[in-house]
Amino acid sequence: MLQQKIPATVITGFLGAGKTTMIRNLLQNAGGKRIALIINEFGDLGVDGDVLKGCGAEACTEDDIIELTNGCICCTVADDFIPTMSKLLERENRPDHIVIETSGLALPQPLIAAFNWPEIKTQVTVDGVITVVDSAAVAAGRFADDHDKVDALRVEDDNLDHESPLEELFEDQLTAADLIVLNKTDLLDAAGVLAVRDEVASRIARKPSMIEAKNGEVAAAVLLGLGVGTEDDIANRKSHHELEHENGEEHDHDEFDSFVVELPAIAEPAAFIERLKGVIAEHDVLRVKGFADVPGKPLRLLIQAVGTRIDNYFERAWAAGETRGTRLVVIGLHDMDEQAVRAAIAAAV
Ligand SMILES: Nc1nc2c(ncn2[C@@H]2O[C@H](COP(=O)(O)OP(=O)(O)OP(=O)(O)O)[C@@H](O)[C@H]2O)c(=O)[nH]1
Repeated sequence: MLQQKIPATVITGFLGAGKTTMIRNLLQNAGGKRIALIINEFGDLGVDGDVLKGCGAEACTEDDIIELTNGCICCTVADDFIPTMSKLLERENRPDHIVIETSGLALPQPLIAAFNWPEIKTQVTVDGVITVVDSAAVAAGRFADDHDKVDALRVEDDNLDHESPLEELFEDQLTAADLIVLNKTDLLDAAGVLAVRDEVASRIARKPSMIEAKNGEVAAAVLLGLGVGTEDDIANRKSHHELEHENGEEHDHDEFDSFVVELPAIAEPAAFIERLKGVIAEHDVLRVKGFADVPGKPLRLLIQAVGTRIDNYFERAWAAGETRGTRLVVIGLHDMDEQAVRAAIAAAV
């Protein structure tokens, strides 16, 4: 019997844009669809997986959530993604839809190209690529702020053929999009949102639709069912890297670095968060996420920093057999001084 191809939606966007938040909302409003979720995270604490498993949505049970943790999905397509998809497709109870969350540092292009591999192409099609944008970060010039610095470096170093790594990745993720979600509009006024729209549009030659959102609240019917078949159009969405290295050099993530900090219990979370903000600003840390043990509290404290904007809330009870502890993933550019950041965060406790 000829089976219909399963649609797969790829959700991408820079670190902290709101991908996990949007997917959580989607799972809770999936309208009876059974969704399998593949999550890829940079940094090895599995925070996104935890957040999504904890959402208890019927559309996607814990068994339907698969975490790919061996690095960014764009670099582990053959070793990780293809075998995972093959296994998923062999299941008796196949999902109605597959949702893939890339890491915030992943290039979507190699992942989408993988849908043209014979063993995948016959069974799955890319319903659409959705790129989530942190509108507040764009408005703050996060992806455009160091032209001068990069130009100066380029003069010094002939081998430097990149724009700023943030800017390049931001544009590559936009270039891959069938739909762009301008998220975090709650942090801007109407004129600010319009300016972000213009800025985003100016970064890409293609003109995918753009919608605005707060807390990733977008109807499932808008996100799922785009019906594009993006794998057939991937040649028109080349990344900077592909354009520069048509001879097929490997892409890597040398420009970014991540490490995990283990800390003692945090007795005064508010003061810790305030001091953490200072550390992030001083060392230009891009993203911090993880959880903290607050003495006397039955729940663990989730900490989410995107630049110096830090959210924290008591998320869930420590599970039976789980050791209480404080662990944070820190992500920054590769020239971030790891030892200094570790010391400063430890001193902030
Ligand atoms: N103010 C505001 N905060 C948001 C919005 N959407 C998400 N956030 C917060 O932004 C932080 C990052 O959100 P995530 O959904 O984890 O972002 P992500 O894109 O999955 O992050 P990575 O997986 O690290 O790339 C969290 O603290 C969210 O609560 C929004 O629309 N407005």
